[in-house]
Order: sequence, then C-alpha cells, then structure tokens
Amino acid sequence: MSDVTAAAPLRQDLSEVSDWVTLLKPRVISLVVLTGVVGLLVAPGHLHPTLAIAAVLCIALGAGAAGAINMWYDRDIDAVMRRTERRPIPAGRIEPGAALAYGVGLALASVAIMGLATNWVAAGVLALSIGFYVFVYTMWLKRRTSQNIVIGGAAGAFPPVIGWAAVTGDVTLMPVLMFAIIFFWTPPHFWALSLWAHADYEKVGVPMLPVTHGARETRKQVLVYTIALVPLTLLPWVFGFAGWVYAAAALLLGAEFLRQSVAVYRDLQDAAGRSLSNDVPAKKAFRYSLLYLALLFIALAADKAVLG
Ligand code: HEM
Ligand SMILES: CC(C)=CCC/C(C)=C/CC/C(C)=C/COP(=O)(O)OP(=O)(O)O
Repeated sequence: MSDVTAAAPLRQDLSEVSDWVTLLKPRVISLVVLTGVVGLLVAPGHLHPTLAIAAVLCIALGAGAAGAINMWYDRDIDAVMRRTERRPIPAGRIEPGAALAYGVGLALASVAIMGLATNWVAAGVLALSIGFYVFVYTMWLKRRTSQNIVIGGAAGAFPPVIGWAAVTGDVTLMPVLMFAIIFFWTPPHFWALSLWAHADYEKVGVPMLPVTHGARETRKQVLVYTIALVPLTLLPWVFGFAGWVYAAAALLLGAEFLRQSVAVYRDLQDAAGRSLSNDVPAKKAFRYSLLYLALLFIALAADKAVLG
C-alpha cells in the first residue's frame, strides 16, 4: 500500500473525531470555561488542584453536551441557515440519534462527576444550566419570542456560579453578581451578531429581535443593555469583592464597549428598515463583546492575584 493510501483512513478517523468535537461548540466553550475558572479562582477557600481540573472539565463537558443536544434539536433549521448548514448533523456526517445519545450521556456524566468530585450544589447548578440551555432556550423560547436570548441567555451566565460553588458549596452575593454581568452582556453580544445574521433567522422563521422589531430597535436595545451592564460590572468593587485593578479594568473596558454600542446605535445604514450583511459597527461590537468578557473576567482573577 502506498503512503498516500495508508494515510487516507487516518485522515477520515481524524475528521470524524473533529465532527464529534464540533458538536460541543468548542469555541463558545472556551469563554464558558474561562468564566468558570475565574469563578473558581475568586471563591474563598481551597480546592485540590486535581479536583479543580475535574470541575473545569465538567463545566466544559456539560456546556458541550448542551450544545450537542441544541444541535440535535435544531437540525431542521441548521440545515437551512448558511452559517450552520455545514454542521455535522445537517451535513449528514453524524446521525441525529447518535448526537442526542452523545449529548445526554455527556450531560449526565458531567453532572455526576461534578457531584462526586466537588459537591452537589455545583452539580445542581450545572444541571440547571444545561436544562436551561436545552429546555428553556432551545426547545421553548428560541422559536417563540424575541426575548428568547434574554431569558434563555441565563444558561450561559451560570458557569462562574458553578466554579464558585465547586469551591465553597454555596451561592452568595459575589457569584450572583458574576451571573448578572454575563446575563446583561448576552443581549449586546447576540443582538450585535443578529444585526448582520438576520437574513438566516428570517429564512427559518426564528423570531430574533431584528426580524420581529427591525434593526433600529435592535440597535437601541444593544445600547440600552450596554448602558445597564457597565455600572453593574462595578458592583464587585462597590461591595468589596474586588479592588482597584478590577475597577480600573471594568471602567476602561466598559468605556470601549459603550463607544462601540453607540456606534451600532448611530449607524443609519438601515434607516429604511433592515440591517445589511456587511454591518461593520455591529460586527466590530460583536467581536469586541468576546474580548470584553474575557478581559473583564481575567481582570477579576488578576485583581485577586495582585491584591489578595
Ligand atoms: C443565549 C445566549 C447566547 C446566544 C444566543 C449566543 C449566540 C451566538 C452565536 C449565534 C454565535 C456565532 C456562532 C457562529 O460563529 O456560528 C456566537 C458566538 C460566540 N459566543 Fe455566543 N451566544 C450566547 C451566549 C454566549 C455566552 C454566555 C458565551 C460565553 C460566556 C458565548 C460565547 C461565544 C463565543 C466565544 C463565540 C465565538 C465563537 C466563534 O469564534 O465562532 N456566547 N454566539
Ligand atoms: C454549563 C452550560 C450548560 C453553559 C451553557 C453554555 C452557553 C454558552 C449557553 C448559551 C448559548 C449559546 C451559544 C447559544 C447559541 O445557541 P443558538 O442555538 O442560538 O446558536 P446556533 O444557531 O449557533 O446553534
């Protein structure tokens, strides 16, 4: 057998593995894991490093499992939307039933291992967030209301609470503040994206805000939530959970997020109605939203490392 023929099965195996990884929405998980790790780092107390690693893996697996079940449920609309048509299920590379079994199996395993490795409060919040993403967001609200991502978005706000609870076994004010920060960050994050991705959602009848209320209202809501978010991010400092390192970072990062959201609001390209697919301010704001949340949470951890 020539080298080229011998390499073909290996290439196929690797691409199959990569499809199973894609089902977990790995790029989204990276930020979920970052916020979960920061929850774990800023919590008072100590968790054995092996158990801390297990807890982080469980957050990643649980979030990934929920993503896989989301892709199983949404396979009909994913097949029609350009952004998602090449995903493993609509592209026919993974059987829907197999993806569902994989997602449910990983979800159960992640919750069980979290409970055994740390405590059942952390495991319970992990189960709640998986349930929120799968049942509340994906199955109930996503196709029914333009407020889908506001209410359902709570799912993505739980990871720092899970990280905190893995160390302390409780949920107090600081993890609630971290939850609130991600909760208010989600609408500008998603609605900025939806301004240029609205055609896909329109095509499949998913009632995202630009589809139901138009681009102008969406731009306003991006700004309104960013205005609410920035003072909220200062509360960990106000309540004494974080010091000046975090407060300075929150102010600087927030000022830039506000600047970007004002640019999204002021953009008049769609004065007549719809946004355009090359909506530059909205694309910039979406990309910045990812950097913003990452740096804000890194600042929280750095603040604790520097100031104790
Ligand atoms: C209901 C809440 C949310 C919705 C509807 C949403 C929706 C989306 C969508 C549609 C994308 C584009 C994905 C793609 O390229 O195909 C995206 C990207 C992303 N989201 Fe969200 N998101 C939500 C919450 C979150 C949360 C809570 C996090 C993490 C804390 C997060 C992290 C990310 C990341 C890291 C990306 C970039 C992925 C990439 O590079 O492809 N999202 N989001
Ligand atoms: C621990 C745990 C369970 C965390 C939850 C993780 C998380 C980030 C939830 C929010 C979700 C998200 C990426 C929604 C996009 O779904 P969509 O179906 O609207 O996007 P799509 O069209 O790209 O599939």
